[in-house]
Amino acid sequence: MREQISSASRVVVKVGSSSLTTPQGVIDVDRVDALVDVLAARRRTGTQIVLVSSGAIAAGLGPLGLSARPRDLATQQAAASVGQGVLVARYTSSFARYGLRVGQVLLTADDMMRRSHHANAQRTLSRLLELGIMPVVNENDTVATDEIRFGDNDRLAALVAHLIHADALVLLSDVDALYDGPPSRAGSSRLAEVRGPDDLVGVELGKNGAAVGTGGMVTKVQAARIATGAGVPVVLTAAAHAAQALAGADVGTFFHPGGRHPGTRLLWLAHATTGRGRITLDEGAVEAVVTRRKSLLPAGVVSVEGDFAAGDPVDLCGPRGRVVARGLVNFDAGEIPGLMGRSTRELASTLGPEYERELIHRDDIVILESHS
Ligand SMILES: Nc1ncnc2c1ncn2[C@@H]1O[C@H](COP(=O)(O)OP(=O)(O)O)[C@@H](O)[C@H]1O
Ligand SMILES: N[C@@H](CCC(=O)OP(=O)(O)O)C(=O)O
Repeated sequence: MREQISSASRVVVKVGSSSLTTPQGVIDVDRVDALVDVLAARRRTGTQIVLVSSGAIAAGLGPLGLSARPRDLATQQAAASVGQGVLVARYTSSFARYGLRVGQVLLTADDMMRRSHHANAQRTLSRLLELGIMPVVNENDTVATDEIRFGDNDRLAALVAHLIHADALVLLSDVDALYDGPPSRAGSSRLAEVRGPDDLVGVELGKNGAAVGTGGMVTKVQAARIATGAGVPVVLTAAAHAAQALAGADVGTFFHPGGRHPGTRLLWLAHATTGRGRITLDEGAVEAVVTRRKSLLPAGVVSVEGDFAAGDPVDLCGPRGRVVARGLVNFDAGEIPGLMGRSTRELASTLGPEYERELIHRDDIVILESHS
């Protein structure tokens, strides 16, 4: 199965902040060069690689005179603004040693969901790869607010892997594998492979990562779930083992791919976002949406909560409040009370033909796992 990594012709490699920067908040040039050596060698074999690199915030700390990762979003964004430039400059000169050119791609969570942005990101990344450029992706930290932020690049990397139809995802961190408990605890042992959710039962995942990282193991395992759920195999290991991981050696943790290939937007909806509001459905609408996979019509809605706009993700709940699905809604929250419980035909005849549309189209609904 590890051959899936060694034979992959398109690979997404994600590297965490702690593997690129020093605790003093500056770039560790030797470690960046060592990673670039490995990626350039793989590139020479004809493999296309997209690098998803964290480290903007961490690399901005030193230049801003900060001794630790700031807590407030605005200062984090300022650090990211300074650090991203430094980071990409470093990659540019490091890849130039091999005659390779770098293209910076900054993405937000929204770019992964909204149809037009999503198609744009896909087109740009494909063109960069065709041109032989090494795309270096990061979250667009300076514009992402708390609610719409991924906050970690692990899940972003999984969505990028799906977006560009990658054959493999390699997650590089400061820890050499997933362990069944905190790696610092005596007796914790490495998981060489994960075949499915059952293999993760009882595994303790630390939320907090290294001082400069975010998300810890939780977001890495979520990322592995997103990618494998989209049919992409994943290896998680330390940046120092990148060469062996790419060669298919028995290092780190290998996550076996599943067979499904849902659209990236729906993957994003299911795993990487939270609803901006809640729409409660009657039993008939739950049955239609969850069991028969129909669109949600205003007639089946009994209440609405939250302040969302058309296009936002919202949670769909059954009559007893259980969340059963999530979808991208076609109306603003304020419009829905006037539409609830009414048939689309009646709405069209009283309010106009533009009201004949569904509240949420079935292509924009994802059934949450426990109900599928
Ligand atoms: N079960 C576990 N197995 C491996 N590492 C774990 C586990 N639980 C928590 N961790 C911690 O997660 C950290 C990696 O997360 P993070 O610092 O966010 O990485 P990165 O900056 O590379 O994205 C490791 O340093 C490790 O101590
Ligand atoms: N966009 C942020 C990424 C933060 C992040 O995901 O960090 P990490 O857990 O080190 O991968 C940055 O560049 O600092």
